[in-house]
Amino acid sequence: MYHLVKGLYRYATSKEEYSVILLGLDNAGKTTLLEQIKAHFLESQTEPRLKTVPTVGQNVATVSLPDMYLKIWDVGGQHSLRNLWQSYYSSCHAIVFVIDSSDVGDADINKLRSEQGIEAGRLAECKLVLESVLQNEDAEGVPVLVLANKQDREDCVEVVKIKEGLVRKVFEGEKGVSVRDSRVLPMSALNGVGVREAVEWICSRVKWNKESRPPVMR
Ligand SMILES: Nc1nc2c(ncn2[C@@H]2O[C@H](COP(=O)(O)OP(=O)(O)OP(=O)(O)O)[C@@H](O)[C@H]2O)c(=O)[nH]1
Ligand SMILES: [Mg+2]
Repeated sequence: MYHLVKGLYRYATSKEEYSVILLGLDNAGKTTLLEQIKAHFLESQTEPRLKTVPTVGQNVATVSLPDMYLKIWDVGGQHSLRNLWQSYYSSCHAIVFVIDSSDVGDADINKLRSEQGIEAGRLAECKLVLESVLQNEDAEGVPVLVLANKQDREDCVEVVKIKEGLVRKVFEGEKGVSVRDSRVLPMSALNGVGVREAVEWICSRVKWNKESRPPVMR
C-alpha cells in the first residue's frame, strides 16, 4: 500500500524535464546568461553572480517552472573545448547559441572573403562554429535559439543585422532547414534584458518538439 501511494504521489507531482545547452564562442556571455536565468527563476538565488571567469568544463543548473524543469548546461566556448560540445547533442532538447554582438565586425558574411583582420576573423569563426553545430547529425531537428547578446554596448551590431547578415545565411545552407525551429532574439545578459523572452521561447519549442525528443519525467 505504501509503495502504491508513494508511486501515485510521485506520478502526480512529477514534471517533464528538458535539457538545454548554451553554446557560442568564448566570451559570448553564456555563463552570464546562466547566472541571470538562475536569478530570474531560482528562489534560492535572487542576485545574479555576474563576475564570471572563462568556463573550463561545464556549469549546470535546473530551474523549476510551472509545467517543466529546464536543465541548462553551460559549456566552455574556447577553441580547445568546442569538440566537447557534441557529447551533449543527442540528449539535449534545445540549443541556445550566444553571439557577442560587439565581436562580429559588421556581421555580414558576404564580405568575409574580401576582409582581413581580427573582426573578420571572429565573424568567420562564429559562422564556422554555428555551421558545425547545425550540421551535426546528433543535433538534427533540435530547436535553435540564437541570442544577439551584449545589446547594451554602444559598439554592438543590431539584432536585425546579425539575423540577416549572419544567422539567416548560415541556416539557409543547412540541410533539412525546414524541419528545424529557430529564432534570433536580442539580449543583454549583463543587464538581464531578454532573459524571460528567451526562456519562454525555449519552453514553447521543446514542448512542440517533444514527439521527436521526448522529455525525461522527474
Ligand atoms: N556589456 C556586456 N557584457 C557582457 C554581457 N554578457 C556578458 N558580458 C561580459 O562578457 C564577458 C564574458 O562573459 P561570460 O559569460 O563569462 O562568457 P562565456 O560565453 O561564458 O565565455 P566562456 O566561458 O569562455 O565560453 C564577461 O566580462 C561578462 O561580464 C552583456 O550582455 N553585455
Ligand atoms: Mg562561460
